[in-house]
Amino acid sequence: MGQWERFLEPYKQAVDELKIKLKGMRAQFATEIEHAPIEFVTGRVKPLASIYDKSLEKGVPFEPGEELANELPDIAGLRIMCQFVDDIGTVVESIRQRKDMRVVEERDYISKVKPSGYRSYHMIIEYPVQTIHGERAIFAEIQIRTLAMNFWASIEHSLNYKYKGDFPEEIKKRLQSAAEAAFSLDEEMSQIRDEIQEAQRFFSEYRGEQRDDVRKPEEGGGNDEVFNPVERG
Ligand SMILES: Nc1nc2c(ncn2[C@@H]2O[C@H](COP(=O)(O)OP(=O)(O)OP(=O)(O)O)[C@@H](O)[C@H]2O)c(=O)[nH]1
Ligand SMILES: Nc1ncnc2c1ncn2[C@@H]1O[C@H](COP(=O)(O)OP(=O)(O)OP(=O)(O)O)[C@@H](O)[C@H]1O
Repeated sequence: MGQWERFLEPYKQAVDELKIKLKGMRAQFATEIEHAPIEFVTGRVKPLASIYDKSLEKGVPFEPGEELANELPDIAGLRIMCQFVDDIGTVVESIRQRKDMRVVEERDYISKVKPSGYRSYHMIIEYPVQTIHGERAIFAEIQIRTLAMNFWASIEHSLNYKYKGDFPEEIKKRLQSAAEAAFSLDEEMSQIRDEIQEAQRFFSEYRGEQRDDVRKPEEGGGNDEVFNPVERG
């Protein structure tokens, strides 16, 4: 086994384990609450070519070892996609509460959007991997974003590959405005959701009142004529 393969093996293991754990979190949310905050989860080990580019950018020697591991905390990367912006906070809080990983850094690129237009919530965690040589703590990056933020970031990422980060001014502006359009979509969807939830609350309260009124005749009050016209035929 080559030295890079040996160096990257625990990262691969961490990505596999974390994918299972975060998907487990998704399944648990889905059984316990009406609206599950996690839509889907992905993960990857940073490609070697990308590790190389990043090491040049950060001025770190391109050598497998501690210095590289500390300077590039996203060699193991997970991504959690949510339907609504509010879901992100729920997911972040669940990750903070976990006992099998330790959050070492958080970056909120949602309230502090990046100049490119990029939005996401980032967490760097320390995660213990069990190896045949004992326990090894490694860093992993978890990006949490909405589907709309992900749509924008995926397209911008592929265009970035073509332009190598050096976008013509016109394209830069259009990407920034596309990012704002994606965020408006998120805000509109959140508003629609809030209104639907409010309507649902109103109807369940109204039905509750109905039930109270239907019960009332047995208690000597109310008017079931209004609420049970069909039964009374
Ligand atoms: N598509 C896209 N992804 C981004 C952008 N900015 C950050 N990201 C993603 O977020 C990850 C981490 O970005 P940052 O938190 O800025 O970290 P960094 O690139 O190491 O930058 P520094 O720590 O500031 O040197 C990147 O590896 C990308 O996956 C962006 O403008 N567009
Ligand atoms: N935390 C993550 N979880 C899941 N996938 C990711 C994560 N970070 C990046 N990716 C994806 O992995 C692929 C390759 O990653 P790469 O490391 O080259 O991207 P990057 O992290 O966005 O780049 P950069 O090194 O410039 O910061 C891309 O499709 C990217 O979108």
